[in-house]
This record gives sequence, C-alpha cells and structure tokens, in this order.
Amino acid sequence: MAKMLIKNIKGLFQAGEDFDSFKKGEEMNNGNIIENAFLAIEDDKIIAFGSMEDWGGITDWRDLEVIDAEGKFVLPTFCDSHTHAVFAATREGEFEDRIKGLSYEEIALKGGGILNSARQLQKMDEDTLFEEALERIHNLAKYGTGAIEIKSGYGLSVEGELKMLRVIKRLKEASPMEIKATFLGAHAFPKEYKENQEGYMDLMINEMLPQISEEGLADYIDCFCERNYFTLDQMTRLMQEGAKYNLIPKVHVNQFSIMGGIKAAVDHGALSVDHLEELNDDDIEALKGSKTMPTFLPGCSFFLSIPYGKAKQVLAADLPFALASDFNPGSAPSGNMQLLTSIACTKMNLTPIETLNATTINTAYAMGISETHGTISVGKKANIMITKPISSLARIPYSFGENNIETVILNGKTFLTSS
Ligand SMILES: N=CN[C@@H](CCC(=O)O)C(=O)O
Ligand SMILES: [Zn+2]
Repeated sequence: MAKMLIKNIKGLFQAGEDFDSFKKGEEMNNGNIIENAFLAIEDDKIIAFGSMEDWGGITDWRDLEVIDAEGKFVLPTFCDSHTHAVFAATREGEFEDRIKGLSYEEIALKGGGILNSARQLQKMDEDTLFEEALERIHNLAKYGTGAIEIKSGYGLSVEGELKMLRVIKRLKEASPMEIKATFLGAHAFPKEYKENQEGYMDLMINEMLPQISEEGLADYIDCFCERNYFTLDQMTRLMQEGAKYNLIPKVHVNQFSIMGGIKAAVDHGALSVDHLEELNDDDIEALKGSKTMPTFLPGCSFFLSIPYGKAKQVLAADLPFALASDFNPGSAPSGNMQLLTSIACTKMNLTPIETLNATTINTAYAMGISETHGTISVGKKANIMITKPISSLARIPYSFGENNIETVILNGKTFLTSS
C-alpha cells in the first residue's frame, strides 16, 4: 500500500467535503482554502486533509513518503474540459495569414482551418498520431493539467473519425491523466459533401455513430453550430441521434453568431455549452435552472482577437461557468491552463479565485468527473499539484507565462517534479 503525506502546506485550495458539484455566482469567489495544512494519500486516493494543528499524527511511518510543502500551495490538478489535442500538424501559415489581415472565417472559407487539419490528419497513421498526442498531453501535465477532454473532428470521414477516437481510447489506456472522448464528426462539412450536407449527416448517423458505439469510443457528442458550419436543426438532429447511444451533448455554440444553440442544447440535456463569445439575455435565461455548464474559451478569444465571453454577466445571474483551453492548432494553440487564468483575469475581469474555481471544480463537472476529480475531498482521486514557493495563489494568473507548478501527482503517484 503506497502512502504519501504532504505537510506544512501554505494553503490547500478547494478542500472540503460538502461541495455541490459546481460553484456558481458569488460562491465562485470562495477558494475553500485551509492554511498551514496537511494532505494524506493512500494508493490513488485522498484519505485525509486538514489543518496541521488538527493533525493527529501518523502512527505507521513504514513506507510513508513525506513531502514538505512549506511556502507552497496545493490544489487539485486542472481539468481541461474542451480540447482538440489530437491533430497531425500545427497551422502557423494561417497564423501569419491572419496577421496580414485575413479572418479565421475567411481562411476557413478558402479551404483552410478545420479542413486543413483534416487533410493533414488523413496523411498520418494511427500510431504516429497516438505517439505525438501522448507527448503533447503529457507536456500539458507540466503546467498542472490532470484531466482532459479530447474531441475528434479532424477526421470528417468514417475512417478518419474512427482513427481519431481510437487514438483517444489508446491515450486513456496509456496515460495516468483522466481522459474523456467526444465525437465531433460535425466539426465542418468535408469538401466532397459541400453540396450534399444531408449525405454527410446520414454518414455520421448511419455509419459513424453505430460503429463508435459498438467500439465504445465516445463519452459525449459535439457539433459546431455556427454560420457556414452546422445549422440549429442539424445540431438538434445529431443530439437526438446521439441520445440513442447514450451520448450526452457538449457543444460548440455562439462563437461568432447567436443561433439559438444554447436553448436547444439545454433542452437536450447538454453537459456543457462551449465558446459563448456571443451571448444574449435569452441565452442566459435558457441556462437558468439547467444542468448545463456554460464554458468560456478565453485562449481562443485571445488568439483570434474575437470578443471575450461575458462571464461577469453569467455570475450576476447566479450561474456557474467553466474555463477551458480549447487547445487546437487553429484557434488556440496553447493548452497551458495557468496562462488561461492570466488571460481570464486580465481580459474578462475575473478574480484569481474565480478562474481557479472555473478550471478545477467547474471543469470537472463539465467533463462529467465531479465524483472523482476537481476538489480535495476524502475518497477522491489523488490528482493534485504542488506549486513552487509563491507568495499567494494570485501569483498563478499574475505571473503570466511562468510555470508556477513544481510537482504533479496523478492517481497518488508523482508524475513529474522539478524540485
Ligand atoms: N470552432 C470550432 N472548433 C475549434 C477550432 C478548430 C480549428 O480551427 O482547428 C474551436 O473550438 O475553436
Ligand atoms: Zn473547440
């Protein structure tokens, strides 16, 4: 039995037993921090935590690994509930095109964007795709990501989508990170179906979904509901078809335009609605009383120079929100969740604690892993990160571009440490 004790922790963030599955409104400013704390781990689970003063002591010191965290904070690892981390190639060329004046939408209309990534992915074999993706997500763990949702959506053919989802399944088996897979065949219409949208819808519904279900390849279903992509009716049809295979929706809506996607997703029991750079009062009304987590992707707003989501308005309506990276080669080529908190504080006027709640407990909810991740609670997975010695938790978003994480522990085992 492996045992670990972390003692003298300067501040233990998100620690408690009575959490609701997410924080909303004013609660998002509460970090549930225990100062001068300890945390005990046995095998892959948290077994005790509290103030050093209340610590009764450990009687059995055999095989106990002790970490002294004096001057350091301990937090649950980040959960990144929205990524496209499996891809074949980066897209710096499009980055330069945007610098010269083209917009993301204009590049896509010329056959770039998602279709560019789909062409690259077609050329790469499954093993290479897997090896590169594994290295990529483990690089994110250095910055504190312990759980990650990954979408398909650069396949856009039966073989391509299955290849991506099989890679994600292999990542689940090979990595100690908690991984959820989302089927995003409805990311863009492939070129050969440009004039035959119904044909592609039928392909997803009649060929992709049954096979994905048979092989157990997806946890969720997604759709990019947007002008020039998928209509509200098409997304609704997909959510209904997905439900036949118990695939809960987590969808891309309101990135460039408002099409009623939030209400439709809420009505179909979506776990999250993501992007929301555009948001109106009807959308906020639709979210009230729902189980759907509004999720902002500030890395995408930053990189594409498009509006930031109105998180303050969501909080004022006593709603929750999550913040995820959207890590992908086109609109957000960084999955660094610490940097994300910096962008969210400076551009969305959020407090450091709001951003840390939005990237831990609330993203755990948005990827369906609240029972096991997102807080420091007895019985939950010991997925935690230890900071370098820092003056306060606000230092994480404050020192943008720095890595403030020293040690990452996944399932009770030290995954990496720079100490
Ligand atoms: N907007 C749709 N999909 C991705 C971008 C994908 C890409 O450009 O490759 C996003 O969430 O931003
Ligand atoms: Zn996305």
